Amino acid sequence: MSEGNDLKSVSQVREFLRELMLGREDPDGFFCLCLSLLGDTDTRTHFLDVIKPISSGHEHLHSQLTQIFLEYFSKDEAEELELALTLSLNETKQIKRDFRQQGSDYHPNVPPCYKSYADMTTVTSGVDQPKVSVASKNQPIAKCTLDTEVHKTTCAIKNINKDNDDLEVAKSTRSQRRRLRKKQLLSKNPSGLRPVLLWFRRDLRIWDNPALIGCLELGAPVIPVFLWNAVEEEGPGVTVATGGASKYWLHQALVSLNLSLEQLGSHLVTLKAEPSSLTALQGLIAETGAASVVATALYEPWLKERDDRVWETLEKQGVNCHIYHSYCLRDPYTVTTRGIGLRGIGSVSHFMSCCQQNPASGLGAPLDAPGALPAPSTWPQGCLLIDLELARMPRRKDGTEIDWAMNIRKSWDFSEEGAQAHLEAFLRDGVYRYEKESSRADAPNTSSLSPYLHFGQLSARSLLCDSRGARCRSPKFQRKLAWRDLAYWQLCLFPDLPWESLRPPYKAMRWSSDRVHLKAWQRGFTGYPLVDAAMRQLWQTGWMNNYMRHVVASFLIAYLHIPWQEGYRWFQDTLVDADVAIDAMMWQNGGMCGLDHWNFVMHPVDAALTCDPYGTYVRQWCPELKALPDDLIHKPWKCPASMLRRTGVVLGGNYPERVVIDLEERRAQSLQDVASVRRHFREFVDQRSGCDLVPLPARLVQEALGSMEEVVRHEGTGFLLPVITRMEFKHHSEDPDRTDNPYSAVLKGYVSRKRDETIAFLNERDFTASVMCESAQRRERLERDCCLLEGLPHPTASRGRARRTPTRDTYSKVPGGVAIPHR
Ligand SMILES: Cc1cc2nc3c(=O)[nH]c(=O)nc-3n(C[C@H](O)[C@H](O)[C@H](O)COP(=O)(O)OP(=O)(O)OC[C@H]3O[C@@H](n4cnc5c(N)ncnc54)[C@H](O)[C@@H]3O)c2cc1C
Repeated sequence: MSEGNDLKSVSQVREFLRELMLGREDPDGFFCLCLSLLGDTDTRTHFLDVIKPISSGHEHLHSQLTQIFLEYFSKDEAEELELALTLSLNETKQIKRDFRQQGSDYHPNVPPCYKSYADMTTVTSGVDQPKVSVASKNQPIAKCTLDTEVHKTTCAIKNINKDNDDLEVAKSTRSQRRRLRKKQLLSKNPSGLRPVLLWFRRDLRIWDNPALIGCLELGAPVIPVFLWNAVEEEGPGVTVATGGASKYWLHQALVSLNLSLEQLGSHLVTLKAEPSSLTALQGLIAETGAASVVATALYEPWLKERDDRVWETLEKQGVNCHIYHSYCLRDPYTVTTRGIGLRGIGSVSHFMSCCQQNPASGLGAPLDAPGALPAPSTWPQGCLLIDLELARMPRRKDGTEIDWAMNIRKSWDFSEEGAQAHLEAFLRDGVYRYEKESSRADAPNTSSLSPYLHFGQLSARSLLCDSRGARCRSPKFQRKLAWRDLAYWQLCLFPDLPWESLRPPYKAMRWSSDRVHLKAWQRGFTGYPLVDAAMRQLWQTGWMNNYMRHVVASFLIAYLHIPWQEGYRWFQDTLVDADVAIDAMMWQNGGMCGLDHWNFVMHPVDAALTCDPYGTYVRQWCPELKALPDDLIHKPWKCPASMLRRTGVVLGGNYPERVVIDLEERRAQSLQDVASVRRHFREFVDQRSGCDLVPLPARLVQEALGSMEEVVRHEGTGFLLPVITRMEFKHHSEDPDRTDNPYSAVLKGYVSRKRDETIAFLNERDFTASVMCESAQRRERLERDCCLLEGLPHPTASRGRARRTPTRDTYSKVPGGVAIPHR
């Protein structure tokens, strides 16, 4: 150290001494700072001189510091380790100082560059954002004994002023810091504190894991555990929460998490949680003497209920519980419709408006992975991961194993690094095509990140952050993360979402129970190549893109008339990204029972014009058809017999005949059935607008009490809300005899893409208009009330005001629907 620097450092130490005397610094921290600023040798030489001025007047503090000094320098071993501790502590202190110097309100949870979910909605909607409060999303929501001053250090570390040459820590690279910390932390239980149980459930990653960092900040040895109880996962209804493919992924993800933990000097303890997770945790606490349990929150209502019970019981028993939010961008239990109303509920635009209107805490910046995890002196007994039977394969009669996951294994890298690689590849390449070409099945134009997001191997926050950093703007992609949050919000509002149709009349529809049709659909043997290709891709790899999910869902519902629950359960069993919230929301919508009717039906042949115009996708998954020409590959039944012979295709032989032939008739039948139940259950149809009515859950009723005009109160059925309803249904109910329904929802590939976009635009416009109309009404009400208070005459109703649509127009009240002139 040069002399100039030397003096500067000593004067900095003096400055910190003042902080210490003012109680803004603690003795350990102060000593660590000295070590960092002066170095080992100079601290040894100068420290006692530096603290001399406080020897009279602050005797206790002085003796504490002397004690720390003597203890430190009497150690003849592991000096490097101590230095490591010094550096990591110093990072925290340094951050505090930087914030003070910037004159900002120091809040360790919120680095200056924090981004909010609201920012994301700005990107997508272009609407000005309200200011976002600074409390971090990563703050524990349960009781927390942590000193918040040091909370989320790692996050803030990212923002250390790198130009500060005085501090070694600022010079050290991320890997150096990790190495140093590792050395320090690997010493067995340096703090002598009781261990902390890090309960992994779904955020199976070490990067950007606030629970993991929260554990480190407790300063105690960490015991990472994974508990498995299939009954608790499943919840009260038929959710198929972890089907075969998803369980297989879970097994692999745990293998990979364990490897990552081993690199941190730790490992994952796995355990069958029998009879319950609570008893398993209690057993672990008794076995290890753990004082705290740390986890990230889950949002499925039945898991949240279980967790609440667990936290309550453990806290009563004196165990500290720390829960962090990290799985969604928004904690779904905090999103309300206040200030927005209920009109348009179920659409992502409405959801995003609710988020904007009720801004939550900032998202914070993604956290680094730690360099190491302090290990306990003794590890609890667990069981082998294999004993959880997540990846158990069935056996044939002869005892050999049926390895149905072979292709899934070949298709995916199940690790956190795999997630990162997918993300990087997408941001490098696919994101450029995402905006316009995400529906293509024959090219990897979407991110394929869904299984990683589902198991939390990638955090939604870091995905959002990284996608913002991409060279190409991707609002459509970022909006998908809002869809994901919307699904969790809906599941919280409607816990029955995975098994109970939200629109009661549709339950009574004439649904088919044809098992042969269902099986043909499941296995990819319907005789419609596009549907079959998608279902085979699903079977073999556990995944298909969003457009193809729409195609196969439309086919099952509109053409095979099979209820949506069958599709949902099959997806839950076969998708590697099976996600109760998203899957249920999408199948409810596709099955005509959700909050947001799809205003389209995918035609199993014409849809190929958009997603597989050259038949490449069908050739990959239905190789028996590969020699057919492009223009006939999606309709082999149209091929002349000679062509079939030449290309080796035998319909009803190596490729199935179509399970249903007259698609138009099937669709017409479906439409009739809908009209019939809507007629029969008139109490669930709003007679003014023609929209379906959905019974409201208590939470929404409470929120809506201020603006009840949106809600219909019905004798016996409670509160009902008019919701987005497919145009063709409303038209058909009004004019059942007309055969050429102008709102026919069937999409015809490219031909109807324009129309699709127009409908989406009109939906959006109508929604905005209705929101504007609402606020005008609110203003009028306010004016009326003011006049009343001041004893003035009522202002006349603004009858002459130009309205966007005539009041008599039955469609004008459609929440999010398309407004058309009354015929
Ligand atoms: C009938 C049906 C069932 C579905 N079931 C599931 C499911 O079980 N699990 C699942 O993750 N997705 C489901 N989806 C949504 C969507 O199809 C997948 O998320 C998407 O295909 C995954 O591919 P990707 O990661 O390349 O998506 P991208 O388009 O790259 O999107 C990025 C991420 O955004 C989220 N996302 C995308 N689309 C949606 C959406 N519509 N709703 C909510 N989140 C979305 C996903 O987490 C996805 O990984 C379903 C869609 C339909 C039509």
